[in-house]
Amino acid sequence: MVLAQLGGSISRALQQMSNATVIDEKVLNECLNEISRALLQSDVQFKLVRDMQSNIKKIVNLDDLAAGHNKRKIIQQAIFNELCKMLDPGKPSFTLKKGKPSIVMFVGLQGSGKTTTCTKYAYYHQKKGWKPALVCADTFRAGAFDQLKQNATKAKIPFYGSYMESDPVKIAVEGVERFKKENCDLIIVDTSGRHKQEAALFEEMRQVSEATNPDLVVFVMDSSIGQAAFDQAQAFRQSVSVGAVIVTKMDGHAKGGGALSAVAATKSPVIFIGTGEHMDEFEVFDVKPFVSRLLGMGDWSGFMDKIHEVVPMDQQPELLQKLSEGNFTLRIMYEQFQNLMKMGPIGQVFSMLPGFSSELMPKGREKESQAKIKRYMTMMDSMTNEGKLTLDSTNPKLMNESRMMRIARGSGRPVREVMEMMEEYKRLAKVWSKMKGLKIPKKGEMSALSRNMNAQHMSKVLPPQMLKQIGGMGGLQSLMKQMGGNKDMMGMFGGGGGE
Ligand SMILES: Nc1nc2c(ncn2[C@@H]2O[C@H](COP(=O)(O)OP(=O)(O)OP(=O)(O)O)[C@@H](O)[C@H]2O)c(=O)[nH]1
Repeated sequence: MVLAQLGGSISRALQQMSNATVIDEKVLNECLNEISRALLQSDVQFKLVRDMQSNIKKIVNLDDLAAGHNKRKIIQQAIFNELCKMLDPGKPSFTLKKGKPSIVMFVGLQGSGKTTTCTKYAYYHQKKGWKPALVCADTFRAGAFDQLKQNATKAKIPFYGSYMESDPVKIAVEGVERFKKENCDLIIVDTSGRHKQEAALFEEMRQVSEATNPDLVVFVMDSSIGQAAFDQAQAFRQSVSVGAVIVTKMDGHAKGGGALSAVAATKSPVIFIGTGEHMDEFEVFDVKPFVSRLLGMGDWSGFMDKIHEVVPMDQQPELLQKLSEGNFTLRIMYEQFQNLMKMGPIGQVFSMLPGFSSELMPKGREKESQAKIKRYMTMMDSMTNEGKLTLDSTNPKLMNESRMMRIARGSGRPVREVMEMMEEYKRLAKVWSKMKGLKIPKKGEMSALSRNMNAQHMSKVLPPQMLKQIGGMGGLQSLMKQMGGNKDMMGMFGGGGGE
């Protein structure tokens, strides 16, 4: 997905800015222009980009910043906040309640992935203990009912539809009534899509909505919609009261920035993203970790949770221990590659690791990245002949030219690739060095910790030098307040940007 490239461009702009010895108006403007260009190229609406740029300029008044303030941090924080603001309409979507029937209606253009998304949404909730049901009120596309029926059967979800009836309103009402009687607590109504926005589609949608009185209307949007997203989303919102957005095909090569615009147009939050054709390729969308990952800052709390899934139980304490000692060796990199390769689709986990995000594993290019990692591992395999020292050292200088040539020969890869791998290692080691001093939460405490994070908790796990950097407990408290004081904060400390 190209949003990952957007993340890469933004991270690079921030990095270039932090490389400047003095951050003045010119440097800030260059950085903001670079970021704006990247956003526009990703199809974010022009007005939104312009507003964001002027907002940042208003917040970051360089003249007012007292000497000694970390300007780069302030600018990075402002960009983070603005991107979050763009994606956060400021109100949560309707919350479903288990045991109480909720009706959720799905709308969107034809081919946006509406029908697939209805099933994914039902399946997601079914796994969480809901009793969902699907109603096919799409009488426009021949085959729509068959598709829904097939998906629903696969996921063992009850469904309702008709081959004969041509009135979508009638089907929707009958389906909703039936499933209410059957005590389903999540009744999902799939509506017709059309090739383009047209009056008949909106009228039909309005009628289905009026007749079923949904608790939530979800607008499904294909991430490749581009600059048209804003107008399209707005048109839907003017006909029915859209309360949430789901962006599909985020795994493809679409630019994805249109999604950011759609949020602004509907003033509704993105609640999930579709990341593939399969039922479980569906992720809950959280603004702060998403932006954090986009900016290459990592999603530390998500990572802590993921460590449980990715790293075998018996290796977890050892890994955290090593990281807390600041020993990021080639062997650790190798072992983590090994663990991640076992996972199957690994891009998701990668993007949570601070520093790993867009550069090593761009989304949508997982296959290539996976091949690259395999090559790195082959090269590291041939290092065993170099003695334990090389793999377990934290000193990259040990890897001199003749060693690199031997490794290249031994693994049958060009020297250029060995050098590339060492660069990757150095980059990661730099990012991970910030974990030095990390206090390791006791077994079982980790998830609870990342869920109930407050300044007290966080000060306990943060490495002391990191805590010092943000101004001790006082600084941490005010930063958390500013950020809404939740777990997503941890993403901010993943680093990536360099100091
Ligand atoms: N790669 C990828 N494909 C998806 C995703 N979501 C849906 N699709 C595919 O997109 C195509 C269209 O999806 P549908 O669910 O049929 O689209 P629809 O919007 O219901 O279409 P209508 O019923 O005609 O309105 C199908 O081939 C889906 O498998 C996704 O997140 N990623």
